[in-house]
Amino acid sequence: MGLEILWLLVLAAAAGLAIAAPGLRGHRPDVWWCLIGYPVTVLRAMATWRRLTTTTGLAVPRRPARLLVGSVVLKGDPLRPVPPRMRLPLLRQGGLETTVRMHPGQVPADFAQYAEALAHAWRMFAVRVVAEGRGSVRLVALAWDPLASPRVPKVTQYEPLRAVVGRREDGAVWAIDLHVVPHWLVVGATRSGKSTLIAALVKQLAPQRLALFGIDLKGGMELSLFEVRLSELAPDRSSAARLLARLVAEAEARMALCRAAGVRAVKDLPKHLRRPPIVLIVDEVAELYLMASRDDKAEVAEISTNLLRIAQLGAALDVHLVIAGQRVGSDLGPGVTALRAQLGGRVCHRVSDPGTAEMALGDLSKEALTAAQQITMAQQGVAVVIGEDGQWIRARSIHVAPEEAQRVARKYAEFTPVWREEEGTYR
Ligand SMILES: Nc1ncnc2c1ncn2[C@@H]1O[C@H](COP(=O)(O)OP(=O)(O)OP(=O)(O)O)[C@@H](O)[C@H]1O
Repeated sequence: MGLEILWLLVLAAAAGLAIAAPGLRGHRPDVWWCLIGYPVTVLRAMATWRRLTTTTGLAVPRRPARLLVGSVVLKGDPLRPVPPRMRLPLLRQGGLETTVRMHPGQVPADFAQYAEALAHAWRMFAVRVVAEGRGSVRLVALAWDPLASPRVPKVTQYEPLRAVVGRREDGAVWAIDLHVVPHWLVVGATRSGKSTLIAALVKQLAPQRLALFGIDLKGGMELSLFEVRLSELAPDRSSAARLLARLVAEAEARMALCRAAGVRAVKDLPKHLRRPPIVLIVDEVAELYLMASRDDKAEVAEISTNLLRIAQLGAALDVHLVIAGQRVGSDLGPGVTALRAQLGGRVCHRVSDPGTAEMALGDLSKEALTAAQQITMAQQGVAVVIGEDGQWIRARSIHVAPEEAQRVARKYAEFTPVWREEEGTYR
C-alpha cells in the first residue's frame, strides 16, 4: 500500500513538472534547467553517445578493417566500434559538463570539429571542447546563450590597469587586465560593438591614476567623447605621427630611468621617479597604414615603426596599446602583421571580411576563428576573446552608453596627466 502511494506521488510530481515545464522554462530557466532540462539532457546524451560517435568516426573499431584468415585477407567495416568513454555529465549553471577519455591516436581537435553535431544531438545551445590534461577532453554544454542578457556586477574598487568590461560565456566577469596582457587588438565590422567596448574600457580606466591617449582617425568622432580625460587626442594621421613619436621618446626616457636606477620595469622604480602608466587607444587603425600618394609612404613607415617600437618596449615601461579597427587584414602591409604579433590580447566581434578575423584569431586558434564567424548581426557586443590564459572564449561587453562614458570622463578629468615642459614628461 505504502509503495503504491509513493508511486502515485512520483507520478503526480512528474505530471506536475510536465505541465509546469513550459512556464517554468520561460520565467525561471535556471530552475527549469535543474529540474527538467538537465536530467533529460543527461539521458539524451547517454542514449545518443554510441550512435553519435559512430557517425562522426570518434568511435573506433576493436578489430582492424582487414583481417587475415588463413591466407585470405578479409576486408570490411568491423561491427560495433567502441565509443570513447564519457563520464556522467555533471550539472553546472545553465548547462552541463563531462569528461571524455580519448582513444589512442585521437586529439582534442578531433572532438572540436564535431562540437556543433554534439550541440544538435543534445539539443543544446552550444558545446565547447576544452583540452584537459593528457588523454582526455572536457565537453562543456550550454543550455542557452548566457550572453543574451548578461548581468555584470558593479565595480566599486579598481585594480590598477584592470578594467571589467563585460561578462564571459562561462559566467566569469570579462576583464581586460593590462598588467597581465599589456597590448590588445580589438576588431569588428561597423555596428558590431567596438566603440561600446572602448567606452566600457575608458569608463573603468578613467578613475585610475594613468594617462590615456587617443588616436581616432574618424576625425576624433568616437574618442572625443572622452577628450577631457585624454592627455592628448590625435584626430588625423599627421598628429598621430607626432603623438607616436612623443610616446616613443617617453618610452625611451623611461628606459633610461630604469637603466640608471638598475631596475627592469617602471613599477620597480623608487616612488619619486615613477611615471604614470600610459594607455594609448587607436581607433580605425587601418587609416594609419593607408597610402593615397607617394608622399604618405614616409609618414606611414614612421608610424608603423613607432607603433611597433611602443608595442615591443611598452610592457615593462608601462606603455600599453589598445588597437581597434574594422578591417585589419594582412593586405595593409607587413607592419600590421608584425604589430599583431605583439598584441597578446585579441577581441574579435562580428567581422565582415575573413581576413580581419584571420588577423585577429587565426594565428592563435582555428576554433576561435570559426566561433567568431558565427557571431550574427543581432549579437552586438558579443566577441570571441583570447586573453591571459591563451584560451578563447565568447564574451559580451557591458552596454555603456556614450553619454555615460562621457559623464565618467568629465568626473575624473582632474586625473588627466598633462605635459610638463620642465620635466619633459606627463605628470
Ligand atoms: N554589449 C552590447 N550590448 C548591447 N548592445 C550593444 C552592445 N555593444 C553595442 N551594442 C549596440 O550596437 C550598436 C553599435 O555599437 P558600436 O557603436 O559600439 O559599434 P561599432 O563597432 O563601434 O560601430 P562603428 O565602427 O560603426 O562605430 C550600439 O549603438 C548599441 O546599441
